[in-house]
Amino acid sequence: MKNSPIIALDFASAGDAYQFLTPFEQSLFVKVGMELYLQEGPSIVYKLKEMGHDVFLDLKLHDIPNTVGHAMKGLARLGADLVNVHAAGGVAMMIAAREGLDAGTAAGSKRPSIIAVTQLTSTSELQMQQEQLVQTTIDASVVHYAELAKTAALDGVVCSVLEAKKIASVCGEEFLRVTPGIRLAEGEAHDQVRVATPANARILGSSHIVVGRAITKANDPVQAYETILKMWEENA
Ligand SMILES: O=C(O)c1cc(=O)[nH]c(=O)n1[C@@H]1O[C@H](COP(=O)(O)O)[C@@H](O)[C@H]1O
Repeated sequence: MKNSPIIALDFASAGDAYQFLTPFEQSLFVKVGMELYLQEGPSIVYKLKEMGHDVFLDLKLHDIPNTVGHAMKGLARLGADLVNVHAAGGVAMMIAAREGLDAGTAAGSKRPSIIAVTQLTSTSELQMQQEQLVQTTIDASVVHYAELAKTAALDGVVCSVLEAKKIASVCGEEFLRVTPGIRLAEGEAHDQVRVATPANARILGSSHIVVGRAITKANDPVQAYETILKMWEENA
């Protein structure tokens, strides 16, 4: 799995995604989320893999263990490099997800890595406390979810940059900290709350960054990607 910034292909159709990718000359790490996948289905994953890109299939599964386990068994056949679930589904659900992936991965192939979403980067501490009735800090909640994901033998979590270092110290350096909510200093936060720059992400312990609109909505997406890649690599 590459370590370059993961570009969120949050587009309404495969045509829009391919048009966006055309000026890029290198092989990328891209993310297919629910917007694109629910329109295009498995073919978008096959095509992006054929084009030579690494694929994070971000469907954030969250259901009873039996359902998620069987869904993951099917998803394993698509060839994505990374998939995810919501940690709030619980340890039994996360174990079922990982076992489903194991069962669906063809002999001799590598099973996709699997990570758990902790608290969404669009969630603030106050919102978490008032809406989820979680009476702790957001850091404590995120680290707790990371420990549950580790207990279920997942490969890591999705978290914000702000919790990445603590998770590395509790769960180990090899435990993935995939961090969305990335903004260039002068950029807008949009609907994100827990945000950071690519440079701070590296300094504060992210293992991977996910970047959508700062690249996809830029006037020159290739240049925006190169700028973010440089900020990410320079601070390694
Ligand atoms: O799982 C994710 O990728 C994810 C988790 C999370 O907590 N926050 C979050 O923003 N994401 C995804 O990361 C991407 C961020 O997009 P931008 O805010 O445009 O950079 C979107 O595709 C989100 O679906």
